[in-house]
Amino acid sequence: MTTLPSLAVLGAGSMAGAIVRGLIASGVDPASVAVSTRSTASAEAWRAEGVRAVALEDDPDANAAVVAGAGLVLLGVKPAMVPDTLREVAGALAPDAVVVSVAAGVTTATMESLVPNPVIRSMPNTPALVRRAVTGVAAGSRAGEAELALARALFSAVGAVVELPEEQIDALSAISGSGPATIYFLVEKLTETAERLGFDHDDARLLAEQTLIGSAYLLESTGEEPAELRRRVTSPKGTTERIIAVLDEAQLTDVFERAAEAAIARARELAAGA
Ligand SMILES: NC(=O)C1=CN([C@@H]2O[C@H](COP(=O)(O)OP(=O)(O)OC[C@H]3O[C@@H](n4cnc5c(N)ncnc54)[C@H](OP(=O)(O)O)[C@@H]3O)[C@@H](O)[C@H]2O)C=CC1
Ligand SMILES: O=C(O)[C@@H]1CCC=N1
Repeated sequence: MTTLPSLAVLGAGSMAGAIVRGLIASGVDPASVAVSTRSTASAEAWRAEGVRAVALEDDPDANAAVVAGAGLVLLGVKPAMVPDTLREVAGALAPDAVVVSVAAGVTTATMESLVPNPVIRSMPNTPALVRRAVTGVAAGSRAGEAELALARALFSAVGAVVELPEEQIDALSAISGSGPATIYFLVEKLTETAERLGFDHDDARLLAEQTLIGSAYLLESTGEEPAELRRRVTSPKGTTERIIAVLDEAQLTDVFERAAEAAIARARELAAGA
């Protein structure tokens, strides 16, 4: 397995923070990671976990300070902040440091126009926190097999990795980057349904959440197709058959496709700096 070089993380919130915590859970030494944050409070929280952290509130050069000496730089700021953040660090990056962005929309071409380094665009998801992410990885024009291997090593420490051409990364983002939100939304809706059927909130949550978790474990542990596991629940002339018939009328694939197209359109807006 490729050993990770020293890691700098520019912006460590929900997404990059989940990756850092997942890496630490995988055995990475927190002291080998340096993060920058906007606020002092966030930097203090990281320091309490043993991570080196500098806040822009305390040091306006925090981003340049944390990339000094790093071999791998994870860019975890919001898409609109990527250009300014790269400009801030361009002069401080080691020439062979690999820059890996998690930002939605922002292209490798944009990043390559701002720093001379090899860049890789990725789209992870928040289950990285518990090392169960799935991450899409696309190489920029300066990134070769060695740089891709580094990105694979980074993300495979926190879950599964899919390599893909950059043209597909917005679509992957619509399915798996945003996917946890889709799944939690379904759990919320199933919980609300249970409440309408007379359960109090706690029981409604328990029914919805444990059904999701148990079903996910079953899917993983049996390796069966979801359609087969569904068939095993759906007794001929039984009750589930009626549920599936109603859900089928809702044309959920069309609904999910429309939702994904909306996300892809937004990614294109973000790419254009909107
Ligand atoms: N959330 C998700 O599920 C996913 C997000 N992404 C991508 O991850 C990126 C970050 O999103 P998310 O984690 O949700 O956002 P958050 O707001 O949770 O995190 C942003 C982080 O950036 C820090 N920050 C803000 N300004 C600066 C700056 N100028 N320099 C350095 N750090 C800064 C913030 O500091 P402070 O903590 O002090 O506020 C915070 O730690 C986005 O580009 C998004 O597209 C990709 C996949 C999934
Ligand atoms: O909502 C967003 O823009 C980011 C990218 C994928 C998940 N969260």
